[in-house]
Amino acid sequence: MPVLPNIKDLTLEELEREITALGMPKFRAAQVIDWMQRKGANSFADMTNVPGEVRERLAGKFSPGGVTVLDKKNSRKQETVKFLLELQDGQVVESVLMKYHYGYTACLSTQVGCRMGCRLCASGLEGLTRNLTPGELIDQIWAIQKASGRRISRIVLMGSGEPLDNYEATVKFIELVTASYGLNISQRHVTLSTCGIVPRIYELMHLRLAITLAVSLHAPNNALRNQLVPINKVYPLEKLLPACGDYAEYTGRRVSFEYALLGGVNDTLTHARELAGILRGIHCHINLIPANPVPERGISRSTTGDVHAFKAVLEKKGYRVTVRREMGLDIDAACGQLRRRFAAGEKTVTR
Ligand SMILES: C[S@@+](CC[C@H](N)C(=O)[O-])C[C@H]1O[C@@H](n2cnc3c(N)ncnc32)[C@H](O)[C@@H]1O
Ligand code: SF4
Repeated sequence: MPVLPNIKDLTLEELEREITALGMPKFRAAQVIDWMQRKGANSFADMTNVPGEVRERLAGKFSPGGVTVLDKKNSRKQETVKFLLELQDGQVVESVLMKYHYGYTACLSTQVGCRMGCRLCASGLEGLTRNLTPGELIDQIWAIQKASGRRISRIVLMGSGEPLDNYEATVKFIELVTASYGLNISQRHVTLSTCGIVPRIYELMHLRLAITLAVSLHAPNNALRNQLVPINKVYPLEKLLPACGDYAEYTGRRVSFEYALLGGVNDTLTHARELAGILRGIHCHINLIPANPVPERGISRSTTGDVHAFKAVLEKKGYRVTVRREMGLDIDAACGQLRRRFAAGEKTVTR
């Protein structure tokens, strides 16, 4: 049976239109959205202050949404929990809960799979299955909050999928998650990570959102980036970097460059100097990520010494650099790995 549209996909305005079209008073929309977005209800029956007739009519047209936690893996190292979530049509995605000193962050998936085929990433190994809807991103947050008892205050779109390849849903999700009638998360607490789809970066720029744009660079020249991030053949560095500079200038928001350090591939001092050269003049921050090994991709991580030497070169050139904390190698931390093991029928252990 086809799944009805998720009611959590709708903004307040859209829900008001739906509700009046069904012949019901407009004010019911605010009540319904409060249950769905702010309280995370996954059943119309939960809406106790909404008349039965309204609930029945909505149930005929919409699904209340919701995802099922299939598995949950706690990292032994820090408070990082990886969730394997089943969507209403049976597709499976991963989301991660991370604890930082400033609160809890959820790392969400924007697509089932990905069609970008980056060499370091397990998400794209089988290509794209489908886009997620805005409501399915909201559902991921609620599943994590309910399963962990933690309140999420920051969002990073760094799970499986390329957010700018699912542009409309991603932008609508940002509208919903930051809405005062919803989870009311500040735009400043949302980070969108992209492999670099240049026309979409410009489209996003014109929305002038206060979110952080993170760009997955991973290489300081086209020859290497073509191998690691194939979209570079379409939008090479001479297009991508000016777009990042324009984005930072237009929005007044510093761009964050993600650079995964892959042992023996992109982590020499020469690479670091080259990187410092190409980013000159861009208002940015550099985030170094010790790569999570993906055996299927032949990816291994740089040594701690190489990571620190790389960082030191960039800092000496005046860049602000952080090394992203390791996400728990014991929980198949690289994006898409837990899902792949699940799909392959490997037994996962809930700790
Ligand atoms: C999975 S992607 C999702 C967001 C978006 N598609 C992108 O590429 O930025 C999030 C980040 O994880 C990085 N990543 C993927 N596989 C990795 C690995 N094995 N080790 C470290 N980082 C990895 C990506 O390159 C990207 O910077
Ligand atoms: S790194 Fe991002 S864009 Fe590349 S395959 Fe993975 S999810 Fe897709």
